[in-house]
Amino acid sequence: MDHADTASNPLNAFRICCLPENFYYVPNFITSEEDASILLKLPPNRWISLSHRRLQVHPSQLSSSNTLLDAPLPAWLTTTPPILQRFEELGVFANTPHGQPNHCLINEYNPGEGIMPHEDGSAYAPVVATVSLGDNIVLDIYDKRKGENDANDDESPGNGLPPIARIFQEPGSLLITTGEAYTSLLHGISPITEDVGLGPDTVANWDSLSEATRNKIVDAGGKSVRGTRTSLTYRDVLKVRKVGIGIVGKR
Ligand SMILES: O=C(O)CCC(=O)C(=O)O
Ligand SMILES: [Fe+2]
Repeated sequence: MDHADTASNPLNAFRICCLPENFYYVPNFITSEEDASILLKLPPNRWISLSHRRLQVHPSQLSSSNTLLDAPLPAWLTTTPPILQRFEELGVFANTPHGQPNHCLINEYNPGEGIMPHEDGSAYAPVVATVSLGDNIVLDIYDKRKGENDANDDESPGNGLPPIARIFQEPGSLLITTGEAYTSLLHGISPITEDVGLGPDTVANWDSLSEATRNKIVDAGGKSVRGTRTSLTYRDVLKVRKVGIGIVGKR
C-alpha cells in the first residue's frame, strides 16, 4: 500500500485488488453490538415482501421519475451509530452531488433467498455503500456484456455465465461499489442455503476476512451455511424535490 495514495483517499487501503475498479471492503465498519442494535430498530411495519427477500425503503420510495421527496433518513441509519460520520471519514460520498446518502434500501435474506443479478442504475450517483448485518453472505459479480453463445438467452441476467468474482461479506462489514464496478458490472446473491467452494482462489476479498471467518470456512471444507442476513444499502439519489417551500411562499 502506498502511503501518499492512502492519505489522498482513505479508501485505497480497502480496495479489493484484481477486480474492476472499484470495490472496497471495510471489515469491522460497525461493532457486533451496533449490528444487533440496528437490527432491533428496524421498524416491523415497513417490510415489503418480495419473492426471494424482504425490503424496506427509507425515507420513502422514489417517484416514477426517480425523484426523492426530501426527508431525513432516520437516526438509527445515520447518527446512532454514527454511520454517516464514518462514511465522511472514509470519503465514501465525497464526490456525489449531495456529499452524503439520502436513501437507504434495506434487504433481508433468509437461507435460500437472494437477489437476481442486476445493476443499480442511473437514479443514483454511482456509489453504493452496503453495511452487512446478522450473518455472512456471498455477493456474486457478473460481467454485463452478453456471452457469445447465448444470443437467444434474454432470460438469463448476468448473461448466463458464471460470476467473474465473488465477494464474501461478513456482518459488520462495509462494501463500497463505485465507478466502473457500479456502471459496467451486475451483482446478485444466489438463492441457496449455503455458499460453497470458498477459499483464497475464489473469494476476491479473502485476505481482508477475519482469521476466525477464514478458519471457519476452511474447517467446513470451503462452505459457509447461510443464516438471516440484512443489508443496509446507502445511496445518493440525484433528483430530490423539496416540499413545503412553494406552499409557504404562496398566498
Ligand atoms: O443485499 C445486498 O448486499 C445487495 C442488495 C442490492 O443489490 C440492492 O439492494 O440493490
Ligand atoms: Fe443492487
